[in-house]
Amino acid sequence: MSLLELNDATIKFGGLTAVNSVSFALKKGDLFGLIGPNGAGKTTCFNIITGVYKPTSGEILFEDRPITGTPPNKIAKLGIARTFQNIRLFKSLSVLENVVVGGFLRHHTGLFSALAYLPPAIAETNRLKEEAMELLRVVDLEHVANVRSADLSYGMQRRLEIARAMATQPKLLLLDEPAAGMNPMEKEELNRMVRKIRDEHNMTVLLIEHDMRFVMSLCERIVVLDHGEEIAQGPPAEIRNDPKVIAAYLGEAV
Ligand SMILES: Nc1ncnc2c1ncn2[C@@H]1O[C@H](COP(=O)(O)OP(=O)(O)OP(=O)(O)O)[C@@H](O)[C@H]1O
Repeated sequence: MSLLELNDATIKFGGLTAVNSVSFALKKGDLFGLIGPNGAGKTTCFNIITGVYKPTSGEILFEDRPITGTPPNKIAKLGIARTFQNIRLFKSLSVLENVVVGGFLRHHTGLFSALAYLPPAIAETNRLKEEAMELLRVVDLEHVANVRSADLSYGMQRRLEIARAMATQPKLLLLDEPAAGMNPMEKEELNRMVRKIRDEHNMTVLLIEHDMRFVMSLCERIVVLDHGEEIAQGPPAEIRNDPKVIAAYLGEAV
């Protein structure tokens, strides 16, 4: 059984076909990469999967059920969470609060009653805070839990976005360029974190990334897009030697 399946997913914006008949499938526990040059259609695929855009044609299945055209909030509840290419944190909230807000998405208590400290919300808020601290440990940010998120380094903000997405307890985590702006040491650390998220938190990961060393060392399968078309799919060893991929994207074998 596939966790996620795209079958001939296509989306057109006016005259531009941003994603053209793309098909791939993730099994539970996969670490799956989506790569390709700028404008290849990678983020648009994320937007189709998460319900931001409805594909012009084709089908998206999650746990074998069609989710094509389902609104983003419902898709989040089904168990798909994402981070964004441009970091979207609540800048004036603390690191811990950012993750707690993520947790509220899957709880009954309204965010308003929680922020207003209404009695039924207090117990739940405390529980969410504990869970959030656990997640901050996973991304190595527990020591800055009370710092304003805007004051974190870029690499730390990226890791915080991952923790916030994890707070919804998704089955599938979509990471849009998680290593962007990180130095080599931070990237190595991120590599270990993503593996841990898969191995210890049982999440399946689909990520977009331009850093080929990072993708090739982390992902077990990779799909390559170019101008909205899928040009290759396979394990890293095959992808890095695929002549079509080298011509379109890599320039030379990596
Ligand atoms: N809402 C939209 N309206 C019109 N065109 C769009 C829209 N969203 C994306 N596109 C176009 O679709 C194409 C694919 O864009 P997309 O952002 O998916 O590429 P990408 O592979 O993620 O690129 P990058 O690596 O630069 O982030 C681009 O030509 C882009 O301009």
